[in-house]
Amino acid sequence: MTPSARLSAAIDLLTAMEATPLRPADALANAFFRERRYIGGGDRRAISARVWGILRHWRRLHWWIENADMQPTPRLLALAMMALEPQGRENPDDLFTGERYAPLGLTGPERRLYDRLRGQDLLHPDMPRAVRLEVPDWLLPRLERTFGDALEAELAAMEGEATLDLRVNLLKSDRPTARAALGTEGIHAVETTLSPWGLRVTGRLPVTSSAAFRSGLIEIQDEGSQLVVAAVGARPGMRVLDYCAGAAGKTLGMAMTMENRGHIVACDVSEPRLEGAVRRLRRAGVHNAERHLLVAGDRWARRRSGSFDRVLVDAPCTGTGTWRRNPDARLRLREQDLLELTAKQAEIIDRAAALVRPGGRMVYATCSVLHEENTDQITAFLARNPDFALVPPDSEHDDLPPGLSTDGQVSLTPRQHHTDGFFAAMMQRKS
Ligand SMILES: C[S@@+](CC[C@H](N)C(=O)[O-])C[C@H]1O[C@@H](n2cnc3c(N)ncnc32)[C@H](O)[C@@H]1O
Repeated sequence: MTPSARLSAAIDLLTAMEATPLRPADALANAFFRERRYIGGGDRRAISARVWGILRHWRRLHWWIENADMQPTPRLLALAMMALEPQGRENPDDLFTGERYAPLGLTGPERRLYDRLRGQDLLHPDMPRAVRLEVPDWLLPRLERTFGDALEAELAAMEGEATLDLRVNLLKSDRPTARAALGTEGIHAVETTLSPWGLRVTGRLPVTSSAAFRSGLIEIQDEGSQLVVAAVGARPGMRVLDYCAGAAGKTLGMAMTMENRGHIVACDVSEPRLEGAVRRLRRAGVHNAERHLLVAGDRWARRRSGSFDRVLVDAPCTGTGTWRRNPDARLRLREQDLLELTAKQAEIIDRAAALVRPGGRMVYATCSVLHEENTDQITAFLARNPDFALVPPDSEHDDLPPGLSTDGQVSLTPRQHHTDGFFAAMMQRKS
């Protein structure tokens, strides 16, 4: 594809995104490229990079365009990004050519917009704080409460690109061996500093087509997510429950620390998600896991009340900790979503708590940074359930690096830990 055809495709993709604002951008992009199989890998990456660059600065670009008394459109957003881009290497006249497969040439008002914006800093002192920080207005006070004076630095880190992390599957390999195996396939990685099983890939190579991945030596899993597994401390012979297992990302990690001994149950209310676990469990060589679909009035759960040594609640959440991966998620998030999610989290944690045996432990985790979903949720749970208490970490019961948790709670952020944003609270049932 020519550079202008790539630009044209990026504008088409942004138009498709605007038409379905509630659909996650990555799902939409996958569908967009599936319908256009003629777009090759390199072109796809270039188109996505442009679109994701625009999504990362969505509110700022809107502000600039509206400030020029124009109505933001995908075409204007692409043009404004070109003008405001710090490197500013593209000349719009080379791209908006009107030739075959290229966007139409610039109109007079568009050219004036470009000239007005060119060389300006993306951030303007007159921008409202929520625009400057690229967050919805309603969310700003909540983020201020979470991060206080560190808000701007934390959000800046959440604007960066996410790393590609792998968890080495100790059921089949060890860190040096898996790293060497990847190296022979040209995939270079360094050991993560916090997770004892992690590798961080340097570069963007297709890990999922490597032999190391296909044979189950590694799983793709953010280091923060690995640390949630570490917080559970599932050990060989235990009875372990992954209450919101999804496609078993953390079940796989816990089966690994259990050395495939004992029993682990992966539960979820979503059948398709649990279905997605089958292949992953097989590839990882996990033999001690069972899947269970939770349904209303679940008798299965009632019969197992008070019977698990470890229960992980990886609760559905706003995903504010994963904005590096999904910059569009911050734009889609509504206050109503947060209210519904916090109510659901409280219900789930209560249900899951009933399954913990006396003396057993429960870990509540989210990939959110908001206090409402994290510490507030735990404070309210402990007030409702005085038989539970937060427990400090100790190497006998978990695999966390020393000093990572405070009062039985771990809060990870991209700025401080170079992971996705994660929260985990470790609690013990007294009686
Ligand atoms: C954060 S995701 C889990 C991710 C998964 N643990 C992993 O590591 O890949 C939250 C999961 O909670 C599930 N969920 C939603 N409502 C639930 C409920 N009432 N009970 C149990 N699981 C629920 C969702 O289907 C979703 O798979």
